[in-house]
Amino acid sequence: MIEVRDLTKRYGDKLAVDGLSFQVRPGRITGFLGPNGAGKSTTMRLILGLDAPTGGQASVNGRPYRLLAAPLREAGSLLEARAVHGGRTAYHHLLYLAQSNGIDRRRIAEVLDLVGLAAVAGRRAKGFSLGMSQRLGIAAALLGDPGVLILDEPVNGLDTDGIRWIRGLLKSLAAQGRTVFLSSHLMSEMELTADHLIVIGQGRLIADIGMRQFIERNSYPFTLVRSPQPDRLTAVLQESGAQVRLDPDGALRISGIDTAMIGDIANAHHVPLHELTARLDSLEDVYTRMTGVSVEYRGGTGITSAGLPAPGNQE
Ligand SMILES: Nc1ncnc2c1ncn2[C@@H]1O[C@H](COP(=O)(O)OP(=O)(O)OP(=O)(O)O)[C@@H](O)[C@H]1O
Repeated sequence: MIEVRDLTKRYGDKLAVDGLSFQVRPGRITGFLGPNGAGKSTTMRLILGLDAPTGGQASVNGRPYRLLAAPLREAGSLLEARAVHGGRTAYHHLLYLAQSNGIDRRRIAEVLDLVGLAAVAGRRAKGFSLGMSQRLGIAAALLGDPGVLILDEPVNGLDTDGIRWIRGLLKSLAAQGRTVFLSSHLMSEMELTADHLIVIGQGRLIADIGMRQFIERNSYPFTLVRSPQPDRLTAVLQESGAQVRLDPDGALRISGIDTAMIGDIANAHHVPLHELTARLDSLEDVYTRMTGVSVEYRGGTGITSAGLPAPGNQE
């Protein structure tokens, strides 16, 4: 469990983190979202004791990180994958970390195997691709078999296989009851990976909410329809008050009337349908609207974690 209470960090006259409070709970993947410069990395660094807060507290398993007796056994982290001593081999990088944290060296082979680097354990890290460096960073994070994982942009620069691999790994770690906290700018990936979201803007909390709830509450629902007679269908639906938009691939996006009614109208007019699907916005659509609002938030529109704006009130 990670807990952040009234956390504040000021750099000169820049308030990077501004009175932030939230908890990251075990057994699920919590995504940490916010535009560039929102304060995500700073928050993660404060949780990991790499920087001192100007105010407030951050704790891991109930204690500030720097007071944990065996930090790598409680919380593993990946902040910058390239922050590895390039002259060391993958094995020696992990050996150094294991020895300085009292971790049995037999664990090194286990984590190298887990991240798929066993075959290159003897190679120097400076020759590693970005994907291999990310895997080594994850091996280091898992070395102490910690209950808490804090990962800043773990899929940054990875190819599709690497992204899918991390997704599967994080899901299995959360299913084992671990606390997984990760940031990413890849919304489609976050939508597939995270169960819960913490969204910040300009150092302040915008939302602390389940993924499904976040999308459902803030979506503009629509129905996707395909028909071999799109013009006729458009005409009869518009007569019933629907708004119809043609997608580039020929599908119709229909809002203003519900999915069952669309089916009934098409049937009544003998217009064949090849697809009829109720849809919600993607996380990216919702997030883009939300963080657009976060700029206004500073001007006092009053959006809080407790009261997310209804879609109709956001524009
Ligand atoms: N060491 C520092 N000294 C001065 N300002 C800093 C420092 N670290 C971060 N900042 C500033 O604090 C703000 C928050 O930065 P931070 O890197 O935490 O944001 P972020 O949400 O992680 O952004 P990104 O998505 O771009 O990584 C930014 O305005 C940044 O310029």
